[in-house]
Amino acid sequence: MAFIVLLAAAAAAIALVLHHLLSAQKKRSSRSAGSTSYSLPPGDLGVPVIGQTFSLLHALRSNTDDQWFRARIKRYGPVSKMSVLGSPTVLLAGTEANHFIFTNQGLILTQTRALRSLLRRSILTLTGDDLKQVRSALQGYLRPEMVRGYVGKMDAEVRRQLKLNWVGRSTVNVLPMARSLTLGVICSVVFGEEAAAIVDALATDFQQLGDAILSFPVNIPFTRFGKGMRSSAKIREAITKFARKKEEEYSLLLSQDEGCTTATATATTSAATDFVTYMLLLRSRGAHSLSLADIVDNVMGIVIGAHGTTSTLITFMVRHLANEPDVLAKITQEQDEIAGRNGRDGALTWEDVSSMKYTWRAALETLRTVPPVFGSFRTATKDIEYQGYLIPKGWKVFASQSITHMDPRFFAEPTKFDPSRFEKRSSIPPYSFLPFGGGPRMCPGTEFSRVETMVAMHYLVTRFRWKLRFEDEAYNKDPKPTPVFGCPVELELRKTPAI
Ligand code: HEM
Repeated sequence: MAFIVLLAAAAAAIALVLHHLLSAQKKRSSRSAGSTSYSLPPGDLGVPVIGQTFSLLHALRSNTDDQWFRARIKRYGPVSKMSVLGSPTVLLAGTEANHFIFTNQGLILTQTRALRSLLRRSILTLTGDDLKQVRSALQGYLRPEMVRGYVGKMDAEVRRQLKLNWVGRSTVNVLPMARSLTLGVICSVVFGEEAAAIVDALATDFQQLGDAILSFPVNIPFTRFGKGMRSSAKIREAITKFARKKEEEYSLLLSQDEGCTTATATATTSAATDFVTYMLLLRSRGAHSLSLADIVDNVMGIVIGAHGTTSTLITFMVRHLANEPDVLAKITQEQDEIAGRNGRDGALTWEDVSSMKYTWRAALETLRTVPPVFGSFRTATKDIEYQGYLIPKGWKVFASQSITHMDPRFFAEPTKFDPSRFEKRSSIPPYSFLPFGGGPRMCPGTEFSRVETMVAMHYLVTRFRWKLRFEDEAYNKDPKPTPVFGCPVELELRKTPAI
């Protein structure tokens, strides 16, 4: 009896919530943005709360998201409404839409609840003045002149990784090895000399944290989110210890360097400076007011932003080159010339990386065909009119990169892998190619990832040859493109290396 009463009460509560949601939806269906009245875009919001979430997640997991988006665009046009992850969302398509989503001031970057819990106050979750301070500091740390100074560290770390995980093996699973490589590279820069110890202790935790970003945010042990939260706590603890040590060293430096004239002045321009010291230095100059805990969260944000994305690029580049012998031959020629100049033991220089023009075009073509970040979400902070439709305050806006990347109007024969498309960057229409996003939240790590990828590809191409174990290995989006078996390859040392 009690059970029936409970069931009836639950049914009544659900009916009430549905009624509330539907009437709120109705109220919003026509509202004003400014002085004019606009109606909501066409489309359907599906079942309240759930909407199209499962259908889209299924499309991502089966790598059919591009078809999924195109089907909606065909049915409803380039501006349509749907509901995902519990939020009414406007799906936008086209270059104008990309421009709108990346530059409109009424839209702010949206992160999942899981990410906000995992990374707390990192650049990925901040807004307003805090964001401005962190972005400007990070852009300084990743500016091209600084990245130029990181080439030596990247070179040493890539060689160390190849010796550890590639040399002497007849098969290699590329994805986990690329993840290990990119984690090693970013940590060698942000932690300096102490990177190896941190990477060894935390590699699995960084992976678990990254895996939890799109998970359901209920903190139960053994779920993705539960594991991610435990890893996040462990990483935060280790980085806090590192940061406290750097704070002590920095106070000592300040006390010996009255007026901050000599040693501290060079630290903002030195590639040897770890990220924590760099942030402490900026704070002492009044450039930001972040606490040590905030700095730690931002170290975590950079590592997460850097390694999953670049490892996806390297993995898919290796995969493409296995299927594209002509492209591989041209890259080999370019890289052999550089290797010939340096000799077997000479490290790569900034000038070497700058001369890898064709290899970088092949990387851009990889980013076009398999963008590591599948799309961008924003939230409307006020009612906004777009192309005659209303986007109500609080709604999400979403654009997928593949919509323009695979549109034959912008890229002829879009399924063909053709690095020559990027010979003349000016021929690519603005806002059609956006693997690094755009506008004020554009990826600050673009240059870093370019140099890192070029260094990694140099050593792979000049030293090894590989064959895919599964020619057409499927991949899903989780949310990053992930080959289902990790992209295993049969590996051999090159028979006729340039050096
Ligand atoms: C191939 C490599 C990479 C790709 C494809 C990529 C892509 C992106 C994209 C698309 C965004 C913007 C998302 C949006 O606006 O919705 C972004 C943001 C970001 N990326 Fe990257 N990224 C890469 C490498 C890196 C690296 C190497 C770093 C750091 C060294 C980095 C750090 C960040 C950070 C901190 C943000 C957040 C910026 C903000 O919220 O203002 N990324 N990335």
